[in-house]
Amino acid sequence: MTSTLADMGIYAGFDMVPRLSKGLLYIHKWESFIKMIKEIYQNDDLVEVKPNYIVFKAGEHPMLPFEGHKFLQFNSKVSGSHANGVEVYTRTIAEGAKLQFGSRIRYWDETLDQFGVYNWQEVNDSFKSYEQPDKPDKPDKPDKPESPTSIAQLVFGTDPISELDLQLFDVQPVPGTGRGLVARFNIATGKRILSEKPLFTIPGIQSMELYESTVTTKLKALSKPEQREFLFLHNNFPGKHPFSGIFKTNALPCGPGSAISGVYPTLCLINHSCLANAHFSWNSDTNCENIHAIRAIKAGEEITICYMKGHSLDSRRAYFRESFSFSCDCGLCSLPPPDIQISDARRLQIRLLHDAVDDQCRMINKPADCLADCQRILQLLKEEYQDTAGTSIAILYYDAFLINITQSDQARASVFAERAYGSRAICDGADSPESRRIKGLMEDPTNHMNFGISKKWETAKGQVPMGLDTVEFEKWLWEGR
Ligand SMILES: C[S@@+](CC[C@H](N)C(=O)[O-])C[C@H]1O[C@@H](n2cnc3c(N)ncnc32)[C@H](O)[C@@H]1O
Repeated sequence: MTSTLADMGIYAGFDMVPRLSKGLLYIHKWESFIKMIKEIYQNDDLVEVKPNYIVFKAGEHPMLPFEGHKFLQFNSKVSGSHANGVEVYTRTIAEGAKLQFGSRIRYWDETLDQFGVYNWQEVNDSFKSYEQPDKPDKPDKPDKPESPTSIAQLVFGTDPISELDLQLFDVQPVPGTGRGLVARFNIATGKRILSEKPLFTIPGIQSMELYESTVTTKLKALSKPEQREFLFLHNNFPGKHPFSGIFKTNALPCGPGSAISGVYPTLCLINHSCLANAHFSWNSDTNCENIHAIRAIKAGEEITICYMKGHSLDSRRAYFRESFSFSCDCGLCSLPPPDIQISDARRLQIRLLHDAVDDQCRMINKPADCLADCQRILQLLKEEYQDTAGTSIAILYYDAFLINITQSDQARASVFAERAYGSRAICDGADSPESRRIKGLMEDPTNHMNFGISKKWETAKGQVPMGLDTVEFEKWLWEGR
């Protein structure tokens, strides 16, 4: 059994901060990590696979448990005669863990005055827990309440409802909007609520006559039940062109800015809110439109998406009148006029700051100004949207990644990429092509074409500092030059 940090000596190791939840995603990630470690050390006599953990017979015999949520720290005394190369194990394993878990892995080395974040008692208790595998949960155990303070838990925590594959919503009449989708259960942030293939798609069409005939042709090709599903959808434009009216009322673009749109039997029943609690995104790998919760949704609450992120109340009103024939009275649109003015001004400021950040020349020549703008946008997004900013946050973190990788700062770029990935996975799912692309950059930021344009802020990926508290870490990330 491994010694504890209470023993005398100089130690080095790495921590998992925060520790992993028991969610399926992290179970799979930890399993892949353990598999990789087993492969690396399969012919190493000093590495022994026990029933519940792997032990490295060097230094203090550090261990890796098979259940990732138990893992807090990998540590060993690196001084003394029996260290036996334990430092090399520690560094190699930390690198492998970083590949899977990014900046959650904090390497520390007491010879450099760096220390682990957990106290010896916590670490020692975690070591003891390795011996005993968890008992399976009793079937009658109630669901754990959600903790809104832990996004990671909300996104990746255990989820019995999804394991039973229950439908998360009911279709119900919603006052003032026709039908809508209402949550049957509490739904955690990042949860996939619905995934649907389109009944059919059509490209952007100019004239109404052509539009009507194209929709009619597609409709005729559907099965009878599918035709009924289409005809069951709402039509805000009855009259001469009934089928294209239904299409126009309900169609969603197949990806941001796509000229192709599709209609869906259930997804098209979701109403709009300017402060929506869910996000729609097209997955071009699966050819499905997905709906994810972008904040925790309570049972009984209506599930809403944002049809269009207008900059001002007037522009949103004009768009909804023109495109959908409705007037939005969501929480934002029904604010008193002085608050509307503040919201409009904030949205305008966000747009102007985004334009400034997107200026490539400025990104290269004035990176600190661009990063300060990003930090300001983040603050404005939080004020404007509270916890419903969704993809705007993912885009913002991605911009901050771009600024840093353009200056060859791999350390900060990898942290921003990790944040962009986390936000993107909440909105689009971890399986979306964009989430996977950003995850690749998080693992190796040098793969971005902007890497090396400037060397002004050059750092290595491993230079993310260890052992800082949140305030210090944010200061290092945004301003630490
Ligand atoms: C895609 S459908 C949504 C489902 C629709 N409620 C139904 O009953 O089939 C879009 C239409 O729903 C209504 N709607 C959606 N969001 C609304 C909102 N925030 N306020 C008022 N009506 C809304 C409008 O009639 C809009 O054209």
